[in-house]
Parts: sequence; structure tokens; C-alpha cells
Amino acid sequence: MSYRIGFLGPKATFTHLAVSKFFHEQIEQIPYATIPACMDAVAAGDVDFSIVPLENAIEGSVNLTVDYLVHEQPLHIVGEMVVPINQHFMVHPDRVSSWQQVDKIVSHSHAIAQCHRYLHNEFPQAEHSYAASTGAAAQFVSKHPEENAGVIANEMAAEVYGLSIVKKDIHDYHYNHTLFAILHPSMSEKPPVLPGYEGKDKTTIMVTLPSNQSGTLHQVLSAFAWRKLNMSKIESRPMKTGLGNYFFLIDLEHAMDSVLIPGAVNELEALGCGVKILGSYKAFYA
Ligand SMILES: O=C(O)C(=O)Cc1ccccc1
Repeated sequence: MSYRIGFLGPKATFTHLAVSKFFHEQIEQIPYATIPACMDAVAAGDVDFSIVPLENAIEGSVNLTVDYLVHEQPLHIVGEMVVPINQHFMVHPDRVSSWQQVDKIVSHSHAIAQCHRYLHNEFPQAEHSYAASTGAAAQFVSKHPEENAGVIANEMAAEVYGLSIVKKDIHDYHYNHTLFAILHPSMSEKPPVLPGYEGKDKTTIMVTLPSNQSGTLHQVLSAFAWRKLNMSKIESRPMKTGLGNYFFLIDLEHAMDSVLIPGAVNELEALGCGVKILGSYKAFYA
């Protein structure tokens, strides 16, 4: 069977690079202009899986992905791909000789954030302009030579959109990895990742706390701790129902089982928490 994989496009985004690395070249790759469009496409069955950025080692979570997943489009995470990210500075070929005079930097918000120190030091006056992806930024500048703009994107984007790389590796921290989520409506679906990637077990759980009850977060953490369920991340995001209302996203370094995780979930529910398993899956490393 030939799979259809949706991803945050256009061509040559970092998400596209991740898809090309982890999936067979014969799969059909379908770019979408935004993260919500990718997620809607897999929910509607237009593609078999969708790939979107979820978290970066420097900038943290991609809030648009987390929030759309939790509030708008209840999909499951069925896999994760972790990829090193190298950010390069590029300009339209007509502007190579004056690249240090650009007055605008165009890219995805996470790419700009990953290069903040470099931009602050080298282009303190330049305006930052945010695009839906690094690929979209590269495509825009390639079509607009009249813009005195620089783009932050990857090598493939420079090639595909005919831009000239004038400074390589401008990300502020050497360890700049991004984690891409593989999404599907059903939790048990397995993505057709290439053989050879073993993957590490992971389960992601969303927890809401009962209101006005002191000590509940401590009890939540205890439910995982005494079962020796290793927690690799806890993050809070707004419920969007009022100031001070948050939900928690918890990552466990364990696969779903029939005893420990269900036991913890029952305990949390008995405390009055809302619990939803967003996925139990393999995290694959490039
Ligand atoms: O914009 C892209 O190319 C993406 O795929 C999102 C992203 C942006 C910055 C680093 C990693 C992924």
C-alpha cells in the first residue's frame, strides 16, 4: 500500500526533511501551508498520517501544535521523529553583495528564536517577519527580489527556491534538535517508518486538575513516582477558559501497559482529575 503523508510545507521545510529521512521515498508527500491544515487533513482522511513540529530543544513547545491538538482537533500522537536542525542565513541571489545590509529577516518564529543572539548581534535594526514555515519564507523572498530581506532556512530550501546561503549554522546553540509528531485519528495506528529505526517508548498524557483543591499536582506526580513511571517532561498550557486555568502535558518514558499506566490513570481520576492519553508510541531518533 502506498501511504499519503501530509506535512507542514511547502517543499523543503524542516518537517519535509524529517519526512524524507524517516519514510520510504515512494510514499506520497502532500504539503499543507499551515499546522492546522495538516491536522485537519489527517482528521478528514485526506492523508494517512500528518507530520507537524511539536517541540524544539531551544525554543520549547510549538504552541500552535499543542493547542490545536488539545482544543481543536483531537488526534493521537502515533510516533515522534527527532532531528538535528541547522539554520542558515540566505538571501536572493541579486542581493549577495549587500547581504549584511538587509532590513528584514523572514522565517518561522521558532527559526528566528533559535538564532536570536546571532540576529541581535548582526542585525540589531532589522525587522522580524514571521512566516508559516521556513520553506514559505524562502519561497516568498525568492519571488520578491525587491524586498531587502534575509531568510533563515535549511540547505534544501536554498536549493529548491534558488537562494544563496551567505552564512551557515547561525543557530545560537549547538544542540538544536526538533521533535516532529506523527498524527493519526486512531491511537493504535503504527506509522510506516523505515526499518532500521528502533525507537524509544513514550506515552503522552493530558491532565486537568480539579479546581480549588490544594496539593493535587503533588498527588498526580506521586501516582507516577511510586509506580516508577519515569516522567521526562511536564508542561502547563492555558485551558483558554480564564486566567489561572491550566492543563498539564506529561511525557512518560514507558509504553502503555495493562497495569501501571491504567493504574495511575484510575488514581488520577479518583482524585477528580480529567485524564486523556494523547498517545503511546515510539520516538525515533535520526
Ligand atoms: O518551518 C519549518 O521549516 C518547520 O518545519 C518548522 C520548524 C521551524 C524551525 C525549526 C524546526 C522546525
